[in-house]
Amino acid sequence: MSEHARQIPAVGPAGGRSGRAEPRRGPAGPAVRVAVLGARGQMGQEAVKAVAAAPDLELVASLGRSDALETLLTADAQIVIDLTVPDSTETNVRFAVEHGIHAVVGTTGWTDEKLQALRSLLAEHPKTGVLIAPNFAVGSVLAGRFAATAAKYFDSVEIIELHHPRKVDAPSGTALRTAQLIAAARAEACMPPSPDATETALDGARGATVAGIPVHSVRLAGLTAHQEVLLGGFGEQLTIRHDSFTQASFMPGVLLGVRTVASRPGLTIGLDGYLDLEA
Ligand SMILES: NC(=O)C1=CN([C@@H]2O[C@H](COP(=O)(O)OP(=O)(O)OC[C@H]3O[C@@H](n4cnc5c(N)ncnc54)[C@H](OP(=O)(O)O)[C@@H]3O)[C@@H](O)[C@H]2O)C=CC1
Ligand SMILES: O=C(O)C1=N[C@H](C(=O)O)C[C@H](O)C1
Repeated sequence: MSEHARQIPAVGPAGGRSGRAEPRRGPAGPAVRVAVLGARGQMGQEAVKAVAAAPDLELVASLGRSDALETLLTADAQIVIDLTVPDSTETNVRFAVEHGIHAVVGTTGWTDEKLQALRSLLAEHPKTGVLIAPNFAVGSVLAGRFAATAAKYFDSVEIIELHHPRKVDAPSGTALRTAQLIAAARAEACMPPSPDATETALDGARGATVAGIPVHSVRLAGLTAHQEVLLGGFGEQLTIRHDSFTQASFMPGVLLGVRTVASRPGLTIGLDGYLDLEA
């Protein structure tokens, strides 16, 4: 299966490798066979529900930390949704690509080096698609776009991301992506990073610097996933804020990813690439 991506909507012989007698049928043909990795996590549980409720999709496997990736093969999965942890996502996605399984990835932790290695692997599997989406919420994707558009009109830009205290990484993947988009927009406009004359007496007092943009991470009980981009200019401030109040807010984006990834071979970063957005 290495050089052939799993064809969609065809599902192979009846029952596939899973031994099912009757493959589920969606409104427009056989349902697409989807597996969820990290299925018992906050996001994974929502994804399991969303896939199970979608008439055109069939949930064929729900894997946790101790389950073998080979289960994806016995379940004959065509698409895997990875919602695990930064330490495991690269291994999971590489396994999927090597077996022609398309991947929709929400997990954070994809460094430039890991992305480059994945691009090289995908070059050997040219029919397989991978979406890595730092944030599946449509409002968050739009907020990132708006921030990048606004960035060149203001002297100062800082990002505050606020999350639930169980989050294992900082800064958030969304904040990293937003900072990169803002920095690229400012570089294109030949603008310097935010001006700052402050000398800090304590490390971290000004947050972390990502592509020249200060990023501050808050972890607070009661929160879900939130971000503010503060843009400061002469006598004015623009604040672009997005709030996800529940993990369910990410599911329309996850399903869009699942329904689109097979038609987009190679690596796509950001759900923006799948949305019909004005330039
Ligand atoms: N792109 C987006 O829109 C969003 C992305 N995220 C990201 O998604 C990831 C998951 O978030 P969240 O659900 O909140 O985290 P959780 O900690 O709730 O869930 C992570 C799950 O991954 C499981 N896991 C760990 N290692 C493996 C492995 N090797 N194989 C399979 N499963 C594994 C864990 O199992 P166990 O319970 O046994 O430890 C756990 O159930 C994070 O990186 C987060 O930042 C979150 C929200 C939105
Ligand atoms: O861990 C989370 O909760 C989230 N993780 C993603 C990130 O790091 O940006 C997306 C969203 O912010 C929720």
